Amino acid sequence: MKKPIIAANWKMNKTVSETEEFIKKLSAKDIPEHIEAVVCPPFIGLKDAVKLKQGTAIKVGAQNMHFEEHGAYTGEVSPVMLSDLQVDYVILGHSERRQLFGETDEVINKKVHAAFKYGLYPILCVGETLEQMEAGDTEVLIQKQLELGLAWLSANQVADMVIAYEPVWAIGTGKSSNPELANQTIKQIRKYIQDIYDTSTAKSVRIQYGGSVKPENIKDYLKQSDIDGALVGGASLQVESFYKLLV
Ligand SMILES: O=C(CO)COP(=O)(O)O
Repeated sequence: MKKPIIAANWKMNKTVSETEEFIKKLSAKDIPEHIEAVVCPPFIGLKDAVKLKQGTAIKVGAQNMHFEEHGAYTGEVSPVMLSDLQVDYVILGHSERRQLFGETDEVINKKVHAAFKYGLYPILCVGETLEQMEAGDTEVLIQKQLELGLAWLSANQVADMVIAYEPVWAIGTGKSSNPELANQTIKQIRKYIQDIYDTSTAKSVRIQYGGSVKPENIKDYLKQSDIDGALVGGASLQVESFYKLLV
């Protein structure tokens, strides 16, 4: 049985000491067994987060990485480094990386392959902008992001990864997508995976919704037929609020 996955994407928030405080507080709480809880701090907080969550059900993820193992890439962090830290997940292709740092689907695909090579589970983000949605381009755009982002992956790899559907217009705006509409798009994503892989892969892959998810609305998403969790920004920054998303 696949577990819904609720992941905290802290983005560029929290110092090392704030990360420590959060993980200590969260570790003292009971994480429900039917949910997978993932915390994704900035790079500098990863080592302490991994150390402090030992013996708990909490998983730790990075928010990005380079696809190369090492080399002259000033300011970058490699999959080897994350794997050495025993990080579980890595968010790849977040819309902020695509929009603010020029990441292309081709680069993101290289990162997804590098993640698997080093035993990290990718959380691949896809989603349309407001203009693309208004132009009726959502389905075509997401198919393209998936076609390029998943290129050359095996069915087993896709079955093991996480896809996060995050409409860009819903991120950090408080304008969360209508849950039925989000479910419809996630169904299309699953159907696309069924078409390029097979039914069992499409059933296994976990697909999250992301964009202004809060304790007050998370249940409306999780009760949808095809939504397997949430990728949460703002509402994941306080322990109490994040914990409410899990229970
Ligand atoms: O981008 C997001 C998670 O990756 C969503 O952010 P918010 O939950 O703050 O809208």
